[in-house]
Amino acid sequence: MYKLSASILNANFARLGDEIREVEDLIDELHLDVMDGHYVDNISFGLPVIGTLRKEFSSLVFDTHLMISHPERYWEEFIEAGSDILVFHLEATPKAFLILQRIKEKGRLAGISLNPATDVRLLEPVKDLLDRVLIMTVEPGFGGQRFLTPMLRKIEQAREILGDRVDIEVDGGINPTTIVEARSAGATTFVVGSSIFQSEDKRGEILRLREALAT
Ligand SMILES: O=C(CO)[C@@H](O)[C@H](O)COP(=O)(O)O
Ligand SMILES: [Fe+2]
Repeated sequence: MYKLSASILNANFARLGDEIREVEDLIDELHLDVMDGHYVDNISFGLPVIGTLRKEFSSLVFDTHLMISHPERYWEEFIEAGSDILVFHLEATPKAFLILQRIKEKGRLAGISLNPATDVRLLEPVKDLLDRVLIMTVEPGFGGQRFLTPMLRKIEQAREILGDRVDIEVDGGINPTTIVEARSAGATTFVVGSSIFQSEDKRGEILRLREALAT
């Protein structure tokens, strides 16, 4: 029932395929952080990288996290590149309702992400269209930041508003300690970046995360 979504943002891009292959059988999803240098102060990677990875890893679930302005212009290309789940930021568009509808018409899972300062009650009007909500537990833009503990209350509020149907994903600063806190607050999908890809023992770290979830 709990899912681990491994973020490649802090992986070694010079050997990205090998890094993913090393953990492929132990993860539930691959988390792809797309940053445009406008919505967030960082530029990561985009369509060609996701399209190329899709050809190489045909059976992995691709969880694409769009940290870009104007997701209403680009969402379809990210579906065509191979995203199974497409999450965009509510703060980045006035057309969230429409984008969610369109993603779902394409038969993919749709989600909205919220920055730490964004009120979770803003989800109310679109809640019936949501498969997933991504609660940022750091400011979006960079991997390797510390988990913001006040977000635990926000996860609880999201669960109160959304009920049990919607998957609540947490993203930022997740490690074997914070994963337990986020789970207790109601999260069901856990993005883990540096804790896995900066580790000397990636597979061991995933097992530690799973053990923590089982406690
Ligand atoms: O979306 C983001 C950052 O904006 C994340 O997906 C991070 O890449 C997660 O990395 P760690 O905090 O686990 O290092
Ligand atoms: Fe992310």
